[in-house]
Amino acid sequence: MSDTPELLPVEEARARILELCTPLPTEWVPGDDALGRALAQDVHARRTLPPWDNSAMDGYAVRARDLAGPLPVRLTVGETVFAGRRPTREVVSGTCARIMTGAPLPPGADAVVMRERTRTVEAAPDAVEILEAVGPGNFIRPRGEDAKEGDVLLRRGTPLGIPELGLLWAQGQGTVPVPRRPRVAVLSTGDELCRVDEPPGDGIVDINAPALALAVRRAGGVPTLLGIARDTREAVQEALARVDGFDVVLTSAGVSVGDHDFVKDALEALGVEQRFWRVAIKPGKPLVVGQRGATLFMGLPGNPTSSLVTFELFVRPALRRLQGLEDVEPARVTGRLDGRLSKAPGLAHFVRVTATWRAGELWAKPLGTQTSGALRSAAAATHLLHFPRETSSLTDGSHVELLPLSWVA
Ligand SMILES: Nc1nc2c(c(=O)[nH]1)N[C@H]1C(S)=C(S)[C@@H](COP(=O)(O)OP(=O)(O)OC[C@H]3O[C@@H](n4cnc5c(N)ncnc54)[C@H](O)[C@@H]3O)O[C@H]1N2
Ligand code: MOO
Ligand SMILES: [Mg+2]
Repeated sequence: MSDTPELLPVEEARARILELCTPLPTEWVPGDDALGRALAQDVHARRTLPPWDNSAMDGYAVRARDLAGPLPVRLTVGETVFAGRRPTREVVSGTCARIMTGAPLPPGADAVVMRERTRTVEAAPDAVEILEAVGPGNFIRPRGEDAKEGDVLLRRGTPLGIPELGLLWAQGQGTVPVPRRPRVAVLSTGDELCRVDEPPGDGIVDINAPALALAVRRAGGVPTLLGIARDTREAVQEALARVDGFDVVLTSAGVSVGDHDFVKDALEALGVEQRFWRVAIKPGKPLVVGQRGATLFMGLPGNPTSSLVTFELFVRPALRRLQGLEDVEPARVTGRLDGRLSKAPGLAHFVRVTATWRAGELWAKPLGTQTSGALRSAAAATHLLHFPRETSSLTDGSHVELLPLSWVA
């Protein structure tokens, strides 16, 4: 039995957050700004592609029946057809056309023989000897094999990778309908914090806001830094009152049970409905999530690694869902533990590891200091190892679930 039964399991916390996220309104953007985003509507083919039967090889366009007799077969070469030109003559029995890759197939021809399977004839410069028999359709790319006008080419929700954009460009479609990018406000809280361009004295440099802003951008959102709010109820409330027009508001720190942890109070005072507080994970336990109108508020814990890990586990999936992507769960791969781990039951741990391939398996080695304030192990990590909530030890070589990190270079 867990000693912390009131804490939400990580999967349930993520599911509750995703329930609050629906795709944002559609905008039309140039293809290169659509990379990694999801299509907001089905796209139908406007063109049949390829537009005509064409050659897949440099060679000779032939009538397959002409090659039925003993080899080699000598054929008279009519014309040469290049990509970008149209054939002008029919290929009749006993003749062929030289043809280049991508050139339209001349009428009468029903197959292509690649050049390497032919031989020129010195005594007969207008002829070619075909060295192999081929069937109809050989090395022909038929009209419409990639798209037929009216086909659903790509469905709504499809993530736009590079070939997907190629498909759209091939259709002559230069702009693409996608949900607009989420606008994300990022606020740091804490009396001890200063900006990186200020002399720190014995203060702490605000890492979270600039780091979260980069993570937001990498996840497809548009970050706006709201600066640093001091640790008073009024200051936090005042900073959070300026968030009209944002889809998501991220704060860091001030969400635990300390005397100066005011984020939850400030959210309540501003009419934000709290959806949950505290998840059964380490790092990242004190995460608080709320909603007001269409704006999602996520109060991340102050420790820099906790804020980055909660970003990976909860914020990134939310930002991706707002962008219309359907498959937003963090990626997972199976690996083997290189070493041993133990902990008390009650919290799932997300352990910073470096994972490397050895003998066909991904071996995960836990990094040094794993406290939530330590960033060096976050910097060296390639994956988070999921050490399940109720498990208290993992032996050397155990099969483990690994989450590839989006923050690695
Ligand atoms: N009695 C308890 N104490 C704590 C608990 C608990 O359950 N009971 N939870 C611990 C956990 S877990 C975490 S995580 C932290 C979360 O604390 P807060 O979110 O309230 O954050 P702060 O207390 O304000 O700061 C924590 C730590 O992080 C540093 N920090 C904050 N903001 C930044 C920033 N922008 N850049 C760099 N570093 C930052 C801050 O200086 C503190 O060192 O609470 C535990 N306590
Ligand atoms: O959850 Mo806290 O992030 O463990 O230190
Ligand atoms: Mg605190």
